[in-house]
Amino acid sequence: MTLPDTAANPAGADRTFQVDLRGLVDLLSHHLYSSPRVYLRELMQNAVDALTARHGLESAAPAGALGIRLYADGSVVRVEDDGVGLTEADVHTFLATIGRSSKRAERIAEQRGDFIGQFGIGLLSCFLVADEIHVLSRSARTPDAPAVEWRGRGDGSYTVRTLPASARPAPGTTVTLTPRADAGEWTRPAQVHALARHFGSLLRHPVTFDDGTGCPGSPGGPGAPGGPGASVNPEPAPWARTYPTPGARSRALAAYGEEVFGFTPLDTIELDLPAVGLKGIACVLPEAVPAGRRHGHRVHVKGMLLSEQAEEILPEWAFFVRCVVDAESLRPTASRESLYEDDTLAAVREALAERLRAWIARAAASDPDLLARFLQAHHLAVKSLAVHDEEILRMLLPWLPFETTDGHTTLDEFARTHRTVLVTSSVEEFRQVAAIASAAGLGVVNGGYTYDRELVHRLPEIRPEASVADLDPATLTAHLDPVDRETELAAAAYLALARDALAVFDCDVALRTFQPANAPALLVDSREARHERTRSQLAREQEGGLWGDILGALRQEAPRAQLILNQLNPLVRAAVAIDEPELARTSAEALYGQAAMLSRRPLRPAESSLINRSFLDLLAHALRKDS
Ligand SMILES: Nc1ncnc2c1ncn2[C@@H]1O[C@H](COP(=O)(O)OP(=O)(O)OP(=O)(O)O)[C@@H](O)[C@H]1O
Repeated sequence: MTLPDTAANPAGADRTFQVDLRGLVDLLSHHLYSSPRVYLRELMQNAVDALTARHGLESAAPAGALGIRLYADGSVVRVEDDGVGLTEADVHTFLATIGRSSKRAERIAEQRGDFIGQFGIGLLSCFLVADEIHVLSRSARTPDAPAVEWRGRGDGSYTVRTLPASARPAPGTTVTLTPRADAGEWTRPAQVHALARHFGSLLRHPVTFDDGTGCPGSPGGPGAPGGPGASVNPEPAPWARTYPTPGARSRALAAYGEEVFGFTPLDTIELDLPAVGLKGIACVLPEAVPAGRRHGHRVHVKGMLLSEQAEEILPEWAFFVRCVVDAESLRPTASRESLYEDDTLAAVREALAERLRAWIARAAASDPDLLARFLQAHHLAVKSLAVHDEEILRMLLPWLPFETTDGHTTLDEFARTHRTVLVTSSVEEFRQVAAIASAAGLGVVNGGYTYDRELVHRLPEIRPEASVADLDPATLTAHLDPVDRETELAAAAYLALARDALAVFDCDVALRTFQPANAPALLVDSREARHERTRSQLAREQEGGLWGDILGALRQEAPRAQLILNQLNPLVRAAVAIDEPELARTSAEALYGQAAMLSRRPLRPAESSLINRSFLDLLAHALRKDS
């Protein structure tokens, strides 16, 4: 934008930015604040900061003597405090200058940590619900200064005038909003009361609410606004109260967790980090939460609720708890809805994580019932934790459940019955081999789920007598009994035919005896082998081209799949004796198809059509035989 040269603005002279307040308010409402309701939080927060500043000034003032009074009667919303107040000069410097904050000023820089605000924009949130902000203030720092009145309007204009001291006899500030017609949802008395309780229930200064009806109402839910002077925060935070017994304390904390989060915690962990003035509770969820549907934590700063969805205060693995904490020295971002990522926050996160670890350690050492209930709900979270945390691994690995050939069991128990613990690298491989491996006396753990294989391999770190090995198809095949020479020779022709029929799938065919006898065939095939074969096939198809060269260069000796026919199975015995080549071929294809389906891996199109074809051929054969 170019301003015309005038006498007041000669060419080359420094000029001052103009601010389009409407544009700024629009920006705040759409991009910074989650809802217009935050106007009340900002007003209450300014009142709290003003009270903090006044206590700094008059340290002798009794804690409960100065407070905050809210009023909403449907036509105005008023927030009045007994805080430090403002002089006329303060009003010009701080209220009327966007982005300027007394809480950042040089002389009190060392105190900045005492205040919630710091950015100098919070008051603008009032324009989300009103066109005009009216402030009447009297300074406690300069007691003989007159009262000052400021009217700021959404179009960017404002007026200031001084009034006789009698207009506001005591120090403090009153902010009055006349809500716009479209803001009724956020400014009706019941809503203001509900919002005040929502944001301010843990504030340490007395806060009252008056709906102007003159009758003392119950300070209950949104439908029942309080009468004159109903307390918004009648009791201190539950962790700051005293209780007759430790049991009464833990019941009260659990009840608070339930009230705040809506679930009965499996256990409630008290949090206390004196270095940052943090207190609160972590509620252990009674059920697992899918990682993608995680809920954040409730974070209060100096009592004021900043965020209900803060995720930053705990590491990702801690998704089995939800916390409500109140901290003195965490820094909110400008939106107040999340926390500033600084060293303090990192230290808080680490210290809280430590607290959760200690809780797990205590449960493992002295409360097996609690541990069992905890692991039943959260073993996945614990597994993710144990992978990176030596201590948790040592404490909990023996207790964690795994899917094994003996069913769902703990590793400790499994290792006691199997000298060598075999582990598969995919769920699919486990499904393929489980029945046969257990019949062959092998102990196999399904290592296909996230973290499981890695964790099983770490078992010898805590149980040195246990040995762990990967189970590959070759290991399993080696455990199946070969057939005698005579049987092998008798089946040679059939096996050759079957190998030929299945060559398109890069599949070898062997004859063995294994239990259970009712399993006709086993298809052993690892995922890596399948990928390797797909790559080789692509390289063959692209022969000569750029991709063919690249894929060819990557090609390794592909491990072949193996169809192992079970000599103990009557169907297989009958099949190897078929002397009709076409039927023998079809039977080999059908056995392959059935074994592929049993492996529960997705079938390739060629395999589906093979199953289809062999089924129809067998049907046709059966019908021909009958007719
Ligand atoms: N109730 C009050 N009592 C005394 N001073 C106040 C009050 N409300 C606002 N002020 C003054 O107005 C300034 C601007 O307030 P505003 O809410 O816009 O920003 P802030 O609180 O400083 O920072 P933030 O944007 O982080 O909230 C404050 O720094 C303070 O000096």
